Amino acid sequence: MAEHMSQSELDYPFKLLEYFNGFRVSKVIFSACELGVFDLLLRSQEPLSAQHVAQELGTSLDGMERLLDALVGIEILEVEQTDGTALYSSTDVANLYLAKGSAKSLHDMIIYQSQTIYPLWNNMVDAVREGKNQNEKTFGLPAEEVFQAIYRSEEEMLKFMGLMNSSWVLDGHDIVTAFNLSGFQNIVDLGGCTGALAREMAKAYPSSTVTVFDLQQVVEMAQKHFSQENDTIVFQSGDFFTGEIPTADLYVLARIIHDWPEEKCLTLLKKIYDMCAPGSGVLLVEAMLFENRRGPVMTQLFSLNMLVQTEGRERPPSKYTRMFNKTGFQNIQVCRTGKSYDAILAIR
Ligand SMILES: C[S@@+](CC[C@H](N)C(=O)[O-])C[C@H]1O[C@@H](n2cnc3c(N)ncnc32)[C@H](O)[C@@H]1O
Repeated sequence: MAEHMSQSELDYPFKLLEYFNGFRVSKVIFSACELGVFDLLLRSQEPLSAQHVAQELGTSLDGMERLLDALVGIEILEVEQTDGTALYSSTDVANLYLAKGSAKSLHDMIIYQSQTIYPLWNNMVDAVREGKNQNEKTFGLPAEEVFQAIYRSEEEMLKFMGLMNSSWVLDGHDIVTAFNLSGFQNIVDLGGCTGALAREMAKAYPSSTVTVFDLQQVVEMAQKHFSQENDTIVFQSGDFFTGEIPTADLYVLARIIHDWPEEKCLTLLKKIYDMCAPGSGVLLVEAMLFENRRGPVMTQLFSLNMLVQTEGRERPPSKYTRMFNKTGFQNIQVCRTGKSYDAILAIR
């Protein structure tokens, strides 16, 4: 066994220790985000001392100094020494992605990961042992009611919607242009949540009508908290399992199939197939595993996330293709974007 290890690995497990520290690195960024460090540094326009930051944010000086130093260590902040005082400022990455107000802010993604995903992952051992989500142990809610757990309060619903919204800041344009969808006039985003991907779709295909379909309470929250000036998308509420779905010539299923076990996915795809005229179809968007399941690592980790929180999993393209074939779709194209999410276009 040891013959496969380099001398430096035999001497010291650098890589393992780096992995062990991964959670600490995440928590450093998450904590700084929750405390408002990045927003304060962006607002201030000039480097600030730890004392100034601690005072503004109401924290201990000692704790803040250690946090700021760790952020410098992982190259999220910069520091300069002036008259013996360390002055901290943000890097461009922190200003662009970690401050709340930036157009590309991942703040909502971080808050959800820190406050909801993290407690769930504390029960990963049980999730792996039992092969099921840990909503009951973590939040006291039944494992089979996935969205009842996710939407267990208005505050949680808003946080989840913020998470969903922020992903498409990064990947939305690549997804909606993965295929030329300009021939589809009536697009319905099933489980479209806040409408973030639908807005990207409407921007890329201005002559198409784009509708977001989601549960009634989600639609209400989306309209209240996420609507934008000059919105061209429309919202419609309903339940895609128990109710009717609107007619469309393109249905978008973004991060829907990965929430559910195969039988439920097949039921939904069959329902969509029955609504499709020849030439109509589905744009399926998911983080897709390699066919041999040996990566991408991020998708392997997402799949564990699906285990601990939902009834679903991440899959390689062939699994989706098989589900499409089983429900009648024949013409199927796969597009790997090279980013977190990939797309499949299936036409009836
Ligand atoms: C993982 S989120 C994906 C949201 C969005 N498509 C995206 O990628 O950002 C799943 C979405 O499906 C919606 N959903 C869950 N069950 C549903 C149902 N039975 N009918 C309609 N929408 C549902 C949820 O409210 C949520 O918005």
